[in-house]
Amino acid sequence: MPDTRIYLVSRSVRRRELLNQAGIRFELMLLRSAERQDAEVDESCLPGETPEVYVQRVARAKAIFGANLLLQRHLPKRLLLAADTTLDLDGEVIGKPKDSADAIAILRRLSGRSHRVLTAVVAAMPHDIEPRVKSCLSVSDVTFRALTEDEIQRYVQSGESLDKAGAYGIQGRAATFVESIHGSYTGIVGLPLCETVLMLREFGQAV
Ligand SMILES: Cc1cn([C@H]2C[C@H](O)[C@@H](COP(=O)(O)OP(=O)(O)OP(=O)(O)O)O2)c(=O)[nH]c1=O
Repeated sequence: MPDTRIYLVSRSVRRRELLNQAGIRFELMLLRSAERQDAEVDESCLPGETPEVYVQRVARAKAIFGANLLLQRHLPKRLLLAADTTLDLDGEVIGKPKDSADAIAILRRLSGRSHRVLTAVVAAMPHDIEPRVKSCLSVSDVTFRALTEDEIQRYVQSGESLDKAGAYGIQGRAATFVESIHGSYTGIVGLPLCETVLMLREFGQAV
């Protein structure tokens, strides 16, 4: 049976779980410790960059990083996938909180109003003579009910905030904050499965 796995360039547990949920077989591109230092993609927002431009740039940078690694290591020819998720609050990029105080400040701002969650996904076939790259952008509107100061504090203390864009995880306790969503639930969690499957099929992947 041919090996039809793709490479996932990600440390996100959520993205792994979502690929598993969709039955998409993959192998993680793991970094050796020596590579970790230059492995980090610069995730700071450039002056004047809109959330749309930002999230697509970072997802692309992750894919390029993975492609270089794949070629350097002479790994088998396979499709690779990378993604990035960010929040857009009135045009401002809201990424992962720096610390608990930052998480609290972000959640206070999200309380009682709507924001957008953007996830950019990039698929690439780096081995081709003309490397093929495809990308998609999932945009969802999320509305939070008004949160009390006490529940914001308790939520941040639970530890769920720190590794997530916008300081919350809709798949966790923060589900109780969400009044409505319009868009892609899996996109909000970190990998829009509908769009991802269609993109993989464009590469001829049997998913
Ligand atoms: C809004 C939201 C974000 N998130 C997560 C998805 C992403 O993993 C994270 C945003 O950070 P990202 O930089 O997109 O991803 P990452 O650093 O976790 O992983 P990678 O190695 O692929 O770069 O926030 C949720 O899990 N639930 C949510 O409801």
